[in-house]
Amino acid sequence: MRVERAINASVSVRDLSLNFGAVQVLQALNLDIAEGEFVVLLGPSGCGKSTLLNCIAGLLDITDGRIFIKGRNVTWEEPKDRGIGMVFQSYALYPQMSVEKNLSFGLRVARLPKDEIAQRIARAAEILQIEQLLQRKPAALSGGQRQRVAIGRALVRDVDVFLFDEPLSNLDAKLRSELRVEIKLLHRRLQNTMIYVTHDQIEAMTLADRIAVMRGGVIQQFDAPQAIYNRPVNRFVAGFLGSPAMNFLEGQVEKDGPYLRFAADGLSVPLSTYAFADGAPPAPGAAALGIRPEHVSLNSGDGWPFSAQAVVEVVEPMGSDTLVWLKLAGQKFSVRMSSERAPQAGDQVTIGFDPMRASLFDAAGDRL
Ligand SMILES: Nc1ncnc2c1ncn2[C@@H]1O[C@H](COP(=O)(O)OP(=O)(O)OP(=O)(O)O)[C@@H](O)[C@H]1O
Repeated sequence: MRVERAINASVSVRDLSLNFGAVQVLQALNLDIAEGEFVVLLGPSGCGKSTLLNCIAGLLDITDGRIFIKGRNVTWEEPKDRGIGMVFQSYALYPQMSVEKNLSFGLRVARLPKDEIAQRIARAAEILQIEQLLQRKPAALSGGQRQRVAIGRALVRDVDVFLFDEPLSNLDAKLRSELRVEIKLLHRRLQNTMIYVTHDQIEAMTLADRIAVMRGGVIQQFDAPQAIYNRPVNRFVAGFLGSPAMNFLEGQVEKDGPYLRFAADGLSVPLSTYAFADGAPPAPGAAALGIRPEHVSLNSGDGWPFSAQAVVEVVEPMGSDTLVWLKLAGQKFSVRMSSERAPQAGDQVTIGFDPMRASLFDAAGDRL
């Protein structure tokens, strides 16, 4: 028998397609995840993230393609034989069993020796700080504690790869941020490969070594959080990451002698040709200039490669920061700034930004 191996990857997905009847949910998808990497699958509801995770877990029969875990073709293997542990949003604990029994259930089924089971439970309980809860039933636990037990159940199985499907989305905001930090610490301690599904961009940015941004069953960009934030490949990715969302000014790229500029209704932004060093400068035509609200300065003096006058329409205090809304070239535009220096509605202000920090997208929405 020929053994197919994917090189140097902990999890490899090759040309994966999955249809539900006539609906194509995943289309010839490829993904290579390195050993020990924390990868987040991020995207809007219905984009296929959970479906992809379930395919890797073996919970769905795929339509086409192959899946490798630790170099082994597991495409047609049972979930239990794949070396994965899965944590769901809904905890999926046995309500009639104590925490200890919940943790040991799979190990008892697999007929592991008693002392080995006890050791593994003790270690997981210590890591997750649930030692005092081992004799309780799930009904007597808080949501956060239940999710710890659910993570513990994956932990005791000593798996190669952890799969998380929106594990924190049933918890309140405070608990969510606490457990987020704990999952990060858990990854640092265990150094296992982890694949984590969420639609929460903060979770994605804070947890991931790399984020795969998905839309309509297709991975749009797979890169480090900062790279996705700074150099989004298209308008969808640019708009999905960052809060508040990136500003998009509709206009066109024009020639200005030997230079290029972005023009929109009385506005002219010089475009440095350095920015296009990795490709040819764009041809003149319809385009959108994307600039993040936090990369715009307000009333902070001269010296900006681009500056313009505007009148403040709405001011939204957000605590330490304030969001200022105004119109630029007749289009909605937001600036995020320190609350101490925030203007008031009706004030005339000067905004400035460095076009090198902006992103330029063509009419199809792709990055130029
Ligand atoms: N059993 C099924 N039969 C038919 N269509 C399905 C089935 N399961 C999922 N789908 C469809 O597949 C698409 C992807 O679903 P999936 O659950 O993977 O999305 P998701 O990105 O995880 O979204 P969410 O964040 O809402 O869970 C959706 O359009 C969904 O309606």
